[in-house]
Amino acid sequence: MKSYTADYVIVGAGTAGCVLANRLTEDPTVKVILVEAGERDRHPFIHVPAGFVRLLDHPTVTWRYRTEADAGTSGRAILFPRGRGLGGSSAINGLLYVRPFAEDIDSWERAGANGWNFDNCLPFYSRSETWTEGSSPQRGTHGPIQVSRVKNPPEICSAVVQAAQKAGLDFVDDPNSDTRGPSIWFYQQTRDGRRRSSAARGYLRPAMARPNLTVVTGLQVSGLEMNGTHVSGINGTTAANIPVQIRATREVILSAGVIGTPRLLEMSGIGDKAVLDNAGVKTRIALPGVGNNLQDHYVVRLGYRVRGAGTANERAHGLALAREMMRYVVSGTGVLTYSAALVGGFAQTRLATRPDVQFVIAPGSFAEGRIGVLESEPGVSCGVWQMRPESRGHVHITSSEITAAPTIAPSYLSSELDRNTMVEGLKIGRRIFAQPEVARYIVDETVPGRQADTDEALLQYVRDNGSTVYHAVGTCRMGEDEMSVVDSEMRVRGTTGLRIVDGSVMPSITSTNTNATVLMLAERAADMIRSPMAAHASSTYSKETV
Ligand SMILES: Cc1cc2nc3c(=O)[nH]c(=O)nc-3n(C[C@H](O)[C@H](O)[C@H](O)COP(=O)(O)OP(=O)(O)OC[C@H]3O[C@@H](n4cnc5c(N)ncnc54)[C@H](O)[C@@H]3O)c2cc1C
Repeated sequence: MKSYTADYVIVGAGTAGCVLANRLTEDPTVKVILVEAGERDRHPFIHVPAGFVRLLDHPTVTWRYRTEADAGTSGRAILFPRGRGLGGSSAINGLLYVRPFAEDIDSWERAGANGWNFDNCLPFYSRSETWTEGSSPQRGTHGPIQVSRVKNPPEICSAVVQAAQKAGLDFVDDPNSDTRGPSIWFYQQTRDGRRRSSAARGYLRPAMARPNLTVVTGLQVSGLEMNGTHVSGINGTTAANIPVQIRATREVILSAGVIGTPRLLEMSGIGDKAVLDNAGVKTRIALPGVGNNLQDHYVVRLGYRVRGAGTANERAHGLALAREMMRYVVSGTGVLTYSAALVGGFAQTRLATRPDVQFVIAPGSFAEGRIGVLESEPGVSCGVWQMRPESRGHVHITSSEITAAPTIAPSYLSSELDRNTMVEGLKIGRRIFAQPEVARYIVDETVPGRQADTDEALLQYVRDNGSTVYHAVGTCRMGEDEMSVVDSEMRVRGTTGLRIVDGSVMPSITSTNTNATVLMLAERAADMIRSPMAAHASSTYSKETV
């Protein structure tokens, strides 16, 4: 067995883990070991922005999770990607940088997460980014993550923006600082020139030069080392099946993500007793909230066949693709710099008093509206997702074996409000695409198709074809009540020496895409962890093999 010791052991080199590894090692007297189950971020499709669609079910850079088959989604088991490797999900995500609504974070404080309101958090959003378009009081200019505008969006995107304005949405130049009413805008991307600006690239790579940071890849953590209720380290196994133990003299920090973190707690006997009994794991600390409160955004797409306007479809095949590749290499522009979508919108259905649907509009379309391989004829798509779904699910282990996949049950569409909001959102999307500014390019609606002209037919389409938009959070909820898993400083209840810093601690899902908020959480956590650190800095690092 190999064994190591450091002040802090961070499990998971995803969005949050990379931020922490960087910020904690700014103090040269503090030794950190960052452990990651996956490998280094060498795959070229990680770095080329448009490459993300080819990685969603990749055998080495994702965990290849699937949800449970659920009657609410027509009995389908839905692909549920999570990144694996340096950068975690930030290395495979759709690059869309969208901050939450202030109200989202304010609601965390009202739900019991002390001090978690938007005003307190705003400086940490800014600290994580460099907004490449200049300064604004709300935006950061010196942070590790580069945030850029989409370069030269195709004409069809401008047509959609005009059509949306005609349909009642206001054009907003910077959706990350302007007021968030019903609006239409161009997405901003976590892109640094021609390359993805992942947490690994922005935060980890510069920190890896520091002698007080050790990054261990290919090591899957299987459990926590505990003395009573104190967590003193982690156990894991390398790809070559070598057991490894790492001791933390100060804290173990779990940043293994919305699935990985509750999974590790449960594997270690921390969780709901009934769940642990079922999996054959002895309960060490009863924490009934572990793995519950799983929330996600669920998306379906309207698809349109287009004539008279260029789209990504025809540029992503054959000779045209070769030209795009050349363009990317020479000028860093073109289809290969596109993110999951180029135009976004916030719409308000008749069921809400503030925006409740986000549109993700791309100058490209997929068969059956499901993200994957682009169709070859010109097309556009408009993804529709409810911003604050009520449906809640869970993730739990079913076995004490680390190789056994957990049960992921998001319970999409289990709330009537969620079902109705999706249907209303599709109708607003159709209204936008019926405006003359964009309708003049449209040959036909390919999915769901004009025959789907009743609420029932639209809901059936939602059930049959929807999927995750990859924003799962909340499975180790922060708060001060019995069902919360961590307190307002992200310390795991009933333990000492253990913290969770990742998307799993969000008390409720943000109205928008989640990566910006995970970056913020980790930046703020770093300050919470560091402030007592200055007083107790020690050099406890040792490396030995036994
Ligand atoms: C396909 C996809 C597209 C997305 N698109 C967007 C987008 O466009 N915009 C946006 O804002 N958000 C997007 N998101 C969401 C966003 O990327 C995530 O919310 C965010 O990255 C989560 O960060 P995290 O630190 O909580 O977890 P992750 O980044 O998932 O990191 C967890 C890390 O822990 C590691 N790990 C897990 N278990 C273990 C273990 N037992 N031992 C060792 N290591 C372990 C994992 O391999 C992983 O590297 C997307 C996500 C995905 C998956």
